[in-house]
Amino acid sequence: MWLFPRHTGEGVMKIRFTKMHGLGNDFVVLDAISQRFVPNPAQARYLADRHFGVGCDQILVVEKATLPGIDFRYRIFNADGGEVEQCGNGARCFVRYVVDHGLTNKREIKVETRSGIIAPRLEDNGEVTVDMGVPRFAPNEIPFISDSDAAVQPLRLGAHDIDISVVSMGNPHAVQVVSDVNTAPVAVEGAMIESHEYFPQRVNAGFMQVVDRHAIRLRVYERGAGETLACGTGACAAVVAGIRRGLLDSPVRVSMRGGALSIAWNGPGQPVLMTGPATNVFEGEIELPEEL
Ligand SMILES: N[C@H](CCC[C@H](N)C(=O)O)C(=O)O
Repeated sequence: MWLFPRHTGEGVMKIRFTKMHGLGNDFVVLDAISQRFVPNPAQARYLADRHFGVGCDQILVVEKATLPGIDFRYRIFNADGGEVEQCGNGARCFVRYVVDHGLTNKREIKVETRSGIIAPRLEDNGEVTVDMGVPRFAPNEIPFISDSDAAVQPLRLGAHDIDISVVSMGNPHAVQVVSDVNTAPVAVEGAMIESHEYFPQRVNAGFMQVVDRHAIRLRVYERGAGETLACGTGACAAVVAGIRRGLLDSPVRVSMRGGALSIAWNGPGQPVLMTGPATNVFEGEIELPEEL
């Protein structure tokens, strides 16, 4: 049944949505298969606004796949309206959404994203495991203005240098090691790193505290959203960075302010596996101004 956005005549569209979160990283999920609506940047910002809209870190759009043998396409928009390549917490919510809404009878699906195919699987215990693909380090694949793909590189930040590990999980991450995530300058340095000139597409900034060789604490200042309570691709990038630095051994428990993920990576050329929860919050309908 085709449900188009209902134009009520008073200059608004009624849009159905589902609110979900992955460890407090929260999403507005839109089913663009049954409701022909994909937000433009201004509409995305409106939906994400925590005062005038629904409020979320990212908007996830469910679409039919365009490639053979693939089940769905998954588009991700940050709260600032920008469309991005990947979202780990969103991938877990994605598979829960399509299963709960009867869009598939599978428990493991293949999903087309801007950065390639991922394979989320809904486990019997309700958690979700996602093959997040192979991490990439070449500067042109991040993109990062550098002539090195070394595990650690200096980055000039104001008057001092910090040491970062640059990793792409389809989306760009710059991860640094700190002694205590609770006192790390996430708000100030996160914003400076996010918009650093050496990251032409901007970047997600991770702050990782090593607890032991199988456990870290992590905070992430996300590109286009600011600090979130959890970041799935950020957890993947931090574990990959820590293993490349010789500080961690797979698997690693990543504790973030919204909760913990289990991340496994067996080394270069291998995919990163992420396991964690996906939570429904509520279903709703919003009146979206048509003129946005
Ligand atoms: N802010 C990210 C997208 C969302 C990633 C995050 N929410 C996750 O769970 O991976 C970016 O601009 O690349």
